[in-house]
Amino acid sequence: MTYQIQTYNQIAEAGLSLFEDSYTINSAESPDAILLRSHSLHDQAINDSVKAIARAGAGTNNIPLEDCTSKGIVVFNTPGANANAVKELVLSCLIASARNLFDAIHWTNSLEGTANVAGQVEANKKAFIGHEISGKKLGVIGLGNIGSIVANDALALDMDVMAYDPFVSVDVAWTISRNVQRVHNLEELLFACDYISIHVPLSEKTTGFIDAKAFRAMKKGIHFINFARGELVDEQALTEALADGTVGKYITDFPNDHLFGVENVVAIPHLGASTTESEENCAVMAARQLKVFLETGNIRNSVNLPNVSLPLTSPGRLTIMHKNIPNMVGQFSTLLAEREFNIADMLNRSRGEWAYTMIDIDNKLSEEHETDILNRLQKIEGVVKVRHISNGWQ
Ligand SMILES: NC(=O)c1ccc[n+]([C@@H]2O[C@H](COP(=O)([O-])OP(=O)(O)OC[C@H]3O[C@@H](n4cnc5c(N)ncnc54)[C@H](O)[C@@H]3O)[C@@H](O)[C@H]2O)c1
Ligand SMILES: O=C(O)[C@H](O)COP(=O)(O)O
Repeated sequence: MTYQIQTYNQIAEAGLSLFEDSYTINSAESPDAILLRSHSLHDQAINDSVKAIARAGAGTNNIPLEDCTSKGIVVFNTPGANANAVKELVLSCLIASARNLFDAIHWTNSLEGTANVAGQVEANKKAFIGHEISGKKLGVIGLGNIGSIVANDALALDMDVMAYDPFVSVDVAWTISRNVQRVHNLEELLFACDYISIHVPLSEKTTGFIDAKAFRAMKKGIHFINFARGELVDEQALTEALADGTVGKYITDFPNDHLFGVENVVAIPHLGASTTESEENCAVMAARQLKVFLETGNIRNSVNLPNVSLPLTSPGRLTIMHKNIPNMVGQFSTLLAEREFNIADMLNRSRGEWAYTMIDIDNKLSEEHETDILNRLQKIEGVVKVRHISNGWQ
C-alpha cells in the first residue's frame, strides 16, 4: 500500500523523515492526508481523497472541523508538543513587560548616532523603572497543556497564581500545584490579578471572550498576555482599555493591521511554538499519528473522533466512520455475514454525534470483493467514510 501526504507550512524534517518509501510527499493531486501548521483550510476545497488531517500544533481553528467530520475526515492535533516553547515565551514576556524591557530597548536603539550615549542612559533610565513579578498575582485563563505549566512555573517564580478553567481535564488537574488558586468565576480573577495570560482555544464560543465587560472588571494597569489567539479578544474593547489605561500592556503573538501604532501593544510574530525542539516534537507526533491511522485505522489524539486502538492481526480491517445512531453495527455485521465474511475482532466507539467502527475480518479480500463490500457499506445510511486496510505482513 502506498500513501500520499500533502504538507503546508514548514514541517520539521524529524517528522517528515518518518514517512518511508511507501509514502510520497507533495507530489500527488489526490493526497490521502494533509499535514500542516497554521495554514488555513477554510477557503480551500479539500480533495475527496483526503482521509486525515494532522495539525502539527495545538490550535485547530484553521481547519473547518464540522465540514471535515461530515466528510469522514479524521482531524488530529499534537496536544502538549509545543507547550513548553509557549510557556517559556510567556514567562519571558511576563518578566520583560514587568521590567519595561520592550520600551527600554526600543529607546536605547533610538540613541544610535547621538552624543554621549552612556551619559544619556544614566540620566534617563529612571523612565523605565519596572516591577518585580515576585509577590504579584498572575491570572491564568485556560488550564490545559500550556496554562497548567505557566501556572506551576509562575509559582516557582514566587508569584501568586489564580486560574480559571471550568473544563479542566482530570489528567491536567493532577499536574497542577495545589498552590494555584482555582476560581469558578472569571470576574474574580480579572478583578484580582496584576498580570493575566490566556490559554484557551479559539472557537465560536470563545470568539470575543475577553470583551468590554471583562476589561471593565480588570485592575487598572494590568499586563495582558495573549499567546492563544487574537480573536479571543474583542479588539474595540481592547483599544478602549489600552486608551484609558485599564490595560497597561498588551503582549500578543497575533499582530494585525489594527494594532499597529496603538500605544502599549507589544506584537510578536506568532513565535510561541517556534523553537527547534517544539517544531520537531509537533512534526514527529503528527507524522506518527497519521502513519498509525493510515496503516492501521487506529486513532490517537483526534479532535473530532474518539481514540481507538486495536492491534491489527487479521488479514484485513474495515474502518467505518458513521453517525452515532442505533443499529449501525448490526447492519455492518449482517452485510458481512451475508457475504460469508467472518469477523475476527471489532471495536466501536462514539464521540458526540459521530462514531467509528473497526472490523477485522478473517478473509483476504480480492479486488472485486473489496470494491463490492466497500460500496455496500458506504451505501448504508449514516455512513460517511469506509476503508479497507489489508494487513501487509499476513
Ligand atoms: N502562540 C502559539 O504559537 C501557540 C502555540 C500553542 C498553542 N497556542 C494556542 O493556545 C491554545 C491553548 O493551547 P493548549 O495546548 O494549552 O491547549 P489545551 O487544549 O491543552 O488547553 C486548553 C484549555 O482551555 C480550556 N478552556 C476551553 N474553553 C475555556 C473557557 N471558556 N474558559 C476557560 N478555559 C477554557 C480547556 O478546558 C483546556 O483546559 C491553543 O488552542 C492555541 O490556540 C498558541
Ligand atoms: O496552535 C498552535 O500550535 C500555535 O499557534 C503554533 O502555530 P505554528 O505551528 O504555525 O507556529
